[in-house]
Amino acid sequence: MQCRLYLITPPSLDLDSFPDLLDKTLAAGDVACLQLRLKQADETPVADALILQAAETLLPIAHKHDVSLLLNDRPDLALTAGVDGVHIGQDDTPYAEARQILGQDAIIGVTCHDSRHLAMVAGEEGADYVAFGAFFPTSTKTSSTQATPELLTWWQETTELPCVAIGGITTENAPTLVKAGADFLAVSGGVWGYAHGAEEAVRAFNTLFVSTDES
Ligand SMILES: Cc1ncc(COP(=O)(O)OP(=O)(O)O)c(N)n1
Ligand SMILES: Cc1nc(C(=O)O)sc1CCOP(=O)(O)O
Ligand SMILES: [Mg+2]
Repeated sequence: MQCRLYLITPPSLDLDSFPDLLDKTLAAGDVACLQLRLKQADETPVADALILQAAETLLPIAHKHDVSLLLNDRPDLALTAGVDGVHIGQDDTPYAEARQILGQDAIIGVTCHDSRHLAMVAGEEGADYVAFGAFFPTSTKTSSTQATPELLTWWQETTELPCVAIGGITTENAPTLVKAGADFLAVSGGVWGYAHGAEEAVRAFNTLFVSTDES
């Protein structure tokens, strides 16, 4: 399976201008899914109403481009917003409760940091993907763990369940993770902060997915 881009919104966004930017960015190339991840500057959650307003605004844009929309942290709000699923971390709603809230058809991903054990547990519980990170330095989140590409290769040799790599991923360092076996690369700053713009970032990631896959 060729690696695909998993896009994460900037931690804060302007709902007047961001929808148009998102529409153009998703039109630029293949994006598997978009995670709506709104955080205050200190990574605390933003108000529920703002999250729901953003989800309501971004959902039709994501689906226009056949992109699944996942909500970060909150399965309860994901249900209310009618999005495609949720991503939960080790300090968020437990997987079993998230699945009970959202049902079998929802996409539920779980943060597993650099832990083989956490990933095996998430997989056995029924998660749709596991996420390993952080692979590289990132200013988007204070990440306490450092994952290595060998973890991705081990996962590919162990199970069919998809794995997502996250943390400081750019078009420069992505090939290492693609070669190691990442099914998805979750990226925020590497797209929204790309020097030539987000649309060009999506094109560049998809070009490297093809070229790395063929090498
Ligand atoms: C795809 C993906 N992987 C990891 C995370 C981090 O989740 P979490 O540890 O819950 O931290 P916050 O994102 O909630 O700050 C993620 N969001 N997405
Ligand atoms: C949201 C998140 N989780 C991480 C983890 O290690 O679990 S790293 C991270 C930040 C991802 O944004 P960027 O692509 O800008 O580094
Ligand atoms: Mg979380």
